[in-house]
Amino acid sequence: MTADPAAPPLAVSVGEPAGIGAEVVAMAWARRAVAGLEPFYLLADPAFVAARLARAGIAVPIAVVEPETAAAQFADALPVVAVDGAMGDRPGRPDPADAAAVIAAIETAVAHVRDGRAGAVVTAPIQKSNLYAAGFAFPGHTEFLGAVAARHWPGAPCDPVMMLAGPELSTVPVTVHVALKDVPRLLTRERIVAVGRIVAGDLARRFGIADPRIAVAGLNPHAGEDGTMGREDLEIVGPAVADLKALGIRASGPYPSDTLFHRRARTGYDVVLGMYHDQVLIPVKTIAFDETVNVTLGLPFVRTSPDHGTALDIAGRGVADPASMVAALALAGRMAATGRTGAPT
Ligand SMILES: NC(=O)C1=CN([C@@H]2O[C@H](COP(=O)(O)OP(=O)(O)OC[C@H]3O[C@@H](n4cnc5c(N)ncnc54)[C@H](O)[C@@H]3O)[C@@H](O)[C@H]2O)C=CC1
Ligand SMILES: NCC(=O)COP(=O)(O)O
Repeated sequence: MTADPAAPPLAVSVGEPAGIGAEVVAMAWARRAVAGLEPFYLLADPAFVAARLARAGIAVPIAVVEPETAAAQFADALPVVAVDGAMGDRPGRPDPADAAAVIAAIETAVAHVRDGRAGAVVTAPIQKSNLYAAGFAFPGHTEFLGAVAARHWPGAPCDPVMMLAGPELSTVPVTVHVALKDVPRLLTRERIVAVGRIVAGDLARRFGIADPRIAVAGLNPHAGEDGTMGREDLEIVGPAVADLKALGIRASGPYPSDTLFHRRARTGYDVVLGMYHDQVLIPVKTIAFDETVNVTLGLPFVRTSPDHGTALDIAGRGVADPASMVAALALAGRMAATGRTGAPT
């Protein structure tokens, strides 16, 4: 893809300072030419970024900039835009004291898109438990971004839906960061239909898949085996699939999920709608952990993220694989370009 020189850069929030976020962003910058990445800047505490890269032995120069000058610096240095608040360089040891700056980085990225200073948001992983300890009231980025978007784009549809997009498999969990025991209670016909509609609309609008085939996974073993192994597939999932079909959406199912992800089955659909997190995140991460991207559908702006988490166990050593961050930056760049031109690239 040829970068549009007039396009605003991508805004990247640094995520959990105790994790690998700053490292994989810097390593992605080092691959900018070979990966054909659009210009981006990192939202973080610059002192923290400098300390972490030095500690990790990552020889990437940084330039502290404003968003407006990031693209001009991008060829020579990793542009860093300072956020309010300090971040500590404590690899593997999250501290709630960093939470305010971590959240500020995410909020600032969205504000920059709203103001036209950035073209899309890319987020490095957050340590959810650490933010919860500091009072963060959202399960993760996905829901938080929905709330921030509703504030910045009043009246616009803001119903965030998580999709894991990989080279061979893309999946969407209908319920996300909830305990397994709560899934049956939270799974409603209406929510499955709402998610299916957003997926169909955004795959067409943002990914150029005009009439996407949506395979819907059942909740229970063997999709309930005619109601003998749980009634949710008969009473909730099946009727939701019927509703989606009635809306003209190419949905099918519910399918037993144990046979939905093998190579031959994957040729039969564009995306799987699953009923809970692990049902659909395990297969995508198993097939392509290093290339899969977490993309939020249903928002008035583009947001992508690597599929992995904070990897506290390897932070500070410069050994993390930046491939998923590279893929997230590349996808955000393509999606932002689609938004500008109306044509998938
Ligand atoms: N978008 C986000 O903000 C996400 C945040 N998380 C959060 O991350 C934290 C840790 O989650 P975990 O389940 O432990 O998953 P994780 O992905 O952080 O780590 C799982 C294993 O994969 C390895 N790993 C992860 N990314 C790697 C990379 N780029 N290169 C090499 N090895 C890598 C780690 O070292 C670890 O052994 C949790 O707080 C979780 O909520 C998890 C996924 C996404
Ligand atoms: N398991 C996916 C994940 O944790 C990403 O969540 P989010 O922070 O992107 O909402």
